[in-house]
Amino acid sequence: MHSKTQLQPQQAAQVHKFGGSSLADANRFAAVAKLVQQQHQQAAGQALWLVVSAPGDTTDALLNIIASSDNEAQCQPLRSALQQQLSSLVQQALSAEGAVSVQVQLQQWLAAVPALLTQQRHNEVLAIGERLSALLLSAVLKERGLNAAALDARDFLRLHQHQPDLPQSAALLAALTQADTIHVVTGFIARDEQQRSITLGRNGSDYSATLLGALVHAAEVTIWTDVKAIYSADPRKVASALPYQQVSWQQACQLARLGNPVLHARTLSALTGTTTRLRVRSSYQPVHQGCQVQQQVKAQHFITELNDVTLLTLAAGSYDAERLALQLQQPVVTLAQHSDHVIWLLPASCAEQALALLAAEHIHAVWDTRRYHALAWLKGEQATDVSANLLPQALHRYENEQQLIWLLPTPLNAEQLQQLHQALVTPAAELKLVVAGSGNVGGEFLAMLQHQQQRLQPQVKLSLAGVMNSRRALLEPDIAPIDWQQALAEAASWHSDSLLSYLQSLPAPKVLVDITPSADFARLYPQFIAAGCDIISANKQGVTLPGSEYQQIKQALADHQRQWLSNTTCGAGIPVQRSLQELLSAGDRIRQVSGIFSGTLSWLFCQFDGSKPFSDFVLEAQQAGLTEPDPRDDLSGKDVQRKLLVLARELGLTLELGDIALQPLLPVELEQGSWQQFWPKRALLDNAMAQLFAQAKAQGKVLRYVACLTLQNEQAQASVALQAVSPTHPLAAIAPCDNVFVIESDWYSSNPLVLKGPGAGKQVTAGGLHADLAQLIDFYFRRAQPATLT
Ligand SMILES: NC(=O)C1=CN([C@@H]2O[C@H](COP(=O)(O)OP(=O)(O)OC[C@H]3O[C@@H](n4cnc5c(N)ncnc54)[C@H](O)[C@@H]3O)[C@@H](O)[C@H]2O)C=CC1
Ligand SMILES: N[C@@H](CC=O)C(=O)O
Repeated sequence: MHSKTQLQPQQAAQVHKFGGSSLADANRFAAVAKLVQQQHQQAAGQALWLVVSAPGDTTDALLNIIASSDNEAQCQPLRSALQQQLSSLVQQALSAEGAVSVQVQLQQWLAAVPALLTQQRHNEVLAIGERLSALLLSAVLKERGLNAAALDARDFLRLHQHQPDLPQSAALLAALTQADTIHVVTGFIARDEQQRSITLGRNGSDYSATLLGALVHAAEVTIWTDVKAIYSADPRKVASALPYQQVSWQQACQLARLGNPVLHARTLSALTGTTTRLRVRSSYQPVHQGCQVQQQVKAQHFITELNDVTLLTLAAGSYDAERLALQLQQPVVTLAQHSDHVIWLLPASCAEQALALLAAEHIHAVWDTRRYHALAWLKGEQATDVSANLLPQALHRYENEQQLIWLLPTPLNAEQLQQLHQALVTPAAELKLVVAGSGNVGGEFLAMLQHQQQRLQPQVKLSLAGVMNSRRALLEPDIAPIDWQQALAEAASWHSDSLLSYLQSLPAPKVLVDITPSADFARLYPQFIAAGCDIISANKQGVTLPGSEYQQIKQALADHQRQWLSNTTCGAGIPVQRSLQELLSAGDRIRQVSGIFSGTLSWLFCQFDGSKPFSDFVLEAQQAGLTEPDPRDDLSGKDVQRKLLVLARELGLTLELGDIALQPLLPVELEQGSWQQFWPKRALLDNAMAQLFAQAKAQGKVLRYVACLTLQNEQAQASVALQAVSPTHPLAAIAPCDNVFVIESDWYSSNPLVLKGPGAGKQVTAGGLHADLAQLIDFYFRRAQPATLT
């Protein structure tokens, strides 16, 4: 079986496998065809091979037909139901013209079923599902202008004594391969040495795909499925399961040996020793790059379960566990290896078959007939020592360097599983924080951090792993929050490259908290995100960058599955963005958001009484920590303009700053130059403000700087401007520094939703940043690490 294969190596070939759930209905066929089209465009010059499973639950339906074949009264309705189902799939997936030949072929296959059942040729009946998928997908692709051809794997895939005969298969395949064609190959089916149709068992299509990958020397095999990654635990049971983007080949094999359904041992075995890469991706969320299984990747933590297992003990060296697993097509796991005996774990349902197979080889095995539930922890890097207290109900525990397996009397419930995951997969429950900007708000954020660390200690270790300002960066993994000032003053200057390589080196999860006012710094977000950081911003520059740059950040977040929280960029600690998000996600439609968005201007217009120059009040607002680093950002109205853009983007609008009409408070000639250059010219501002104040007062009104975003017929209108309002106006009665957000929506129409409170100041802003942090912590570490699972 090891002579040279005859197919010419196609180093650039790509194999894509689509399972039954990816081909469940006509819409899914269309989605897969679109994906293939994209792959075809991207993979210019590369041969594309597709491997398909039967559509949706067709194999189950065929199995039911086979099971009822002795009873025609039962079998016939099942056949006609399937006929109807598949026929309507073809009709919906193709044009009327294109469907004709596929329908004819389908009817022929189905018409042959009764005879095949009588002749006990069950595998040929089962093959109908995959044959239909291959034929139908190739027809759908042809309708999209692609050159595609269906290929029955039984015409080339040969198994000899249950093992693939690669040389013969390659020779047969070479003769069938057509140039410039997308081959759509049936998964799951092959032929044996007697030319009989055989099936490759559950998940056999994955195996077909990797065998094909080996035959065509593919650069990559992609298994398209319904999960976007390989998770640290079953995400249906453990909500906080981590989606891994890379898993080592060794751990993928280990998971497969333990019966984890994500990849089967045979699927992996076909590519062992080849250079072909393996990737798992979601056909439902193709935007995610999925998870790559590759050699040089660090070990991750996994929890996997194997229900209803039993133990066999036999003489050491008498038989090979992997061989038995292959014969049984079930996991057989070596739990303990002693000098004279070994203990194996296997599903209870196949213990008798295993004993029979061993007996046939004159091997005596002792069967512990008790049934257990096995729970395995595959150890990642920095695995913690686990005490026996963690799972006191365990009856046995087997541990080696790579894994720890407990045998339990009953399965853990969802909550216990979640707790175990919390304890083992994210054992340190540590979140690393790098804080950029240590001024007014940054300093307060750091001052609050120590208390937060203590408060959260039982749940999560919050480690300060960096503090920086515009000049220096203190980049150490565990900085005491009380010591940062002196250490930062003595730290080295920084450069974006050194910062990025430091961020890359930090273990995840990690968050970069941007409390700078810098647009240049915000432009580095895509790189921070690629380095694995989540982002929390008080800095409004990132959220208000020109649309194309803003989209780059969003794309990086999607690519790297990271989060960006920026609730303090509008309204400081007032949860205005969160409120809008909640309304939107609940299905409300926002019609208007308006109000007072500047704490500084709110404070100034409440305090300014004409008794002294306006600029004196500006200085007071600055000293109170309300203003932007350069208060002219507040006075010009630009800060409010930015905040309105923040909310517009929160609502999904693609506005730019320039789309928001702005009436500045500051005479434009004062906007240029530095604050120091402005200061001697402040009388210009003072005079303008004194005049506006006097005019408003004469009318019995007060000044308010008002932002307004209106959405009508999908059109947005946005403006920020000074208004003189009467004392009875809803925006008149405010405390100095208050922000007011008036939200009008379908649900809040006659009586709007109003959020009101201090909208600036170091304490509320730093508090708002800690609220964002709490949200992130909640996302990562939902529960406290238990000493014992309850
Ligand atoms: N003051 C407030 O009430 C609120 C402020 N904010 C925002 O918080 C941010 C910080 O405001 P403040 O603390 O008042 O400013 P600040 O001027 O007191 O402090 C800014 C800090 O950022 C550092 N910095 C500047 N450029 C940097 C760069 N490129 N890289 C690294 N560090 C850099 C400075 O050295 C300084 O440590 C601003 O973006 C502001 O808009 C947001 C909401 C409310
Ligand atoms: N300078 C800003 C601070 C908050 O964003 C304001 O006054 O509102």
